[in-house]
Amino acid sequence: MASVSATDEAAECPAATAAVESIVPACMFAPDRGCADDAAEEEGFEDGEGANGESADHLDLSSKMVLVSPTGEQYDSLIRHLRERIDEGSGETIFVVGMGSDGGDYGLDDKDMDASVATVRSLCDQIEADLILLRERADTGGKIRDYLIRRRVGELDFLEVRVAVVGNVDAGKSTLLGVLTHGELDNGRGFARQKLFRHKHEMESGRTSSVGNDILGFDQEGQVVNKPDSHGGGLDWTTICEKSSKIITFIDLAGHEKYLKTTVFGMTGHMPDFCMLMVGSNAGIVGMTKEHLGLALALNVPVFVVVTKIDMCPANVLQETLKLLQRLLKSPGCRKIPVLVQNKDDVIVTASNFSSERMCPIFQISNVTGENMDLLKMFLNLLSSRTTFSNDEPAEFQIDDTYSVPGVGTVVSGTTLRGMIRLNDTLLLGPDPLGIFIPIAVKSIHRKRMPVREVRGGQTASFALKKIKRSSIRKGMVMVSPKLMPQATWEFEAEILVLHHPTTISPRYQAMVHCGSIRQTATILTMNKDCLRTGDKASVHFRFIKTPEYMHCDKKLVFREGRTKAVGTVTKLLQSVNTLAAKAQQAKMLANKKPEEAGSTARPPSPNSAQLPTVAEEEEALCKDGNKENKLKSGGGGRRRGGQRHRGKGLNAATIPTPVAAGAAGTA
Ligand SMILES: Nc1nc2c(ncn2[C@@H]2O[C@H](COP(=O)(O)OP(=O)(O)OP(=O)(O)O)[C@@H](O)[C@H]2O)c(=O)[nH]1
Repeated sequence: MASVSATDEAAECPAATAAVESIVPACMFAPDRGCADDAAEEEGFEDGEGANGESADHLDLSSKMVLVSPTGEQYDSLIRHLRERIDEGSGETIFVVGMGSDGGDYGLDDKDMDASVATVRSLCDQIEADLILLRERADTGGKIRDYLIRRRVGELDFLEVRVAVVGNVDAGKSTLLGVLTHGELDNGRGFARQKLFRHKHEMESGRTSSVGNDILGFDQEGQVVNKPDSHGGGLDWTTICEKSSKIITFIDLAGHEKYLKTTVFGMTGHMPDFCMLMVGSNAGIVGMTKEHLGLALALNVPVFVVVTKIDMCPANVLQETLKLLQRLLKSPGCRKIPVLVQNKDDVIVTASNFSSERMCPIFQISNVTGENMDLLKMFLNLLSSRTTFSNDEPAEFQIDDTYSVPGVGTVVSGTTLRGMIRLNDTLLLGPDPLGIFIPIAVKSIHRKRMPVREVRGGQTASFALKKIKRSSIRKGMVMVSPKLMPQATWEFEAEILVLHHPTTISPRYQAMVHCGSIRQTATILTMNKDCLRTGDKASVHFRFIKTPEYMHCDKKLVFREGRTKAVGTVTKLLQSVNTLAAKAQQAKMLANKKPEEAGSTARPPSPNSAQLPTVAEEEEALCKDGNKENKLKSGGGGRRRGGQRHRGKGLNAATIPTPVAAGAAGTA
């Protein structure tokens, strides 16, 4: 069935299309990925660049002819700008040839286009980047071309983008990931998803229950690297990583309500750059769709929507789903600009403006016929990580999983939040229940199951650790450079906004706090209001009930119990575990280490350092982890007390932030 080209809703809101078109300015560089929220600011010019495209250093780069034969100064300035754009775009940017911002007509004749492209190629060589043609179009003055410029990475390196996959049960999440990562279409009866399930009960029920990771690699030409399995086995991640210049890691989150805790953990702890919200076209906006969308909005993660099963959906039902979807996205609680993606042009425009967080591309696909899959792949290839990291900062790594791998020992996986971590570095691991951090050496490092010598900010990795039992490590712990002199915190203050609660929240209420990979019940000690209802904002004083945690101000948090949900930002750390005893013990442990171990300087890797878990071992560890999670749950004394007290009957299914809510969440 053909995808729908326009809906009544789109016609109702021409502003959506107009905004999209006006977002592409007459500027050589594609719009800034960090566009501000306000429509007035959506011109997309770079910092320091005027609306006419004139650069801050007053060299005129605004003419479309500047690339034909730039002066030496112009050339240097172009390199500088290109470098800046690539840094801002986490290693890549979209570059438009044939469009000026000086008011002249667009397009170049063949000769000028060739000369301009030669200049861009030489600029790319200077900064060691690849030039990939995305599209060519014609305008009054001739041709216009859009290029993707991507920094070259070393053989063992690749750009990394994390995409959380959410949506209701049966929306086709696992199936789409199976189709994308294994390169084979589905049969409509669960064929493609079989390759992704991690637990036996998932195979039997057809439902995802844990946080799963799948990778999709793109090479320098923007082609998918993953190839169909010849014998139906797992993917060879190492080969994919070696051949890829960009890897999309999908964080596959469960759709069923009973796994919402895991889904929230995936959204906070796995640090997604983007969120892919899946909607089954025949089922429409049901169940957890709004809940998941609300969560992504609350955490400021840009969302794109994939409507599946268009092969089996009657045209009128598909129309209705798209209409409701667009209405929901445009509602005051979301304030998004929905854009139906129907061709490559739409992909380029939406991908270049996506991080502005207002635009919400909608894809309509079939996992069975493969319709529009090429557009979705092209879009994924154009996504860039939203955060840039500096390698000079002291290292910080947050743990989101632990494994015990035979022959290797304890392995922790998680995300490097900043700095660099190298093989054999000694970091401080903690906090333990007493708030103490212990020195620990990194025995080996894996990135996407591939042995590496170092990892940088923004990269996920797993470390094999020396002399430590898995049981003494829990999710939410960190490994940080000793330079940070970490302290654990029992109590903190946060500005929160209640997205949904059936009655009222008052002091002594307990619920689960998700903050990064921290997931622990906390009690409200005090707040600056008597009680809180849906839509209320307050400054709240929390205390963890089991162990102190390593926290930061300004971190986003989700506070939830059942369908009660609040979001907020940590504003103050109150009761740090900074007792003399804890400090003395840490100092003693550091002193006992050899001097070179106490720092975080690199040492040559040992030949045996790369012994990391095999795929099978990791999968086994993941299964075990699922069991462990259940144990933790039952052991979490008092976790549900507050919630039970407040649990109301007949709660409405999902909730979306109220107008007040969304605004506050966006600016919190
Ligand atoms: N006809 C058709 N069937 C599809 C399509 N996508 C998925 N399906 C089928 O829909 C069913 C559900 O797909 P899943 O991928 O398991 O759904 P899910 O969203 O991952 O579900 P949970 O893991 O429970 O959250 C499977 O039988 C798929 O074969 C599609 O595009 N067309």
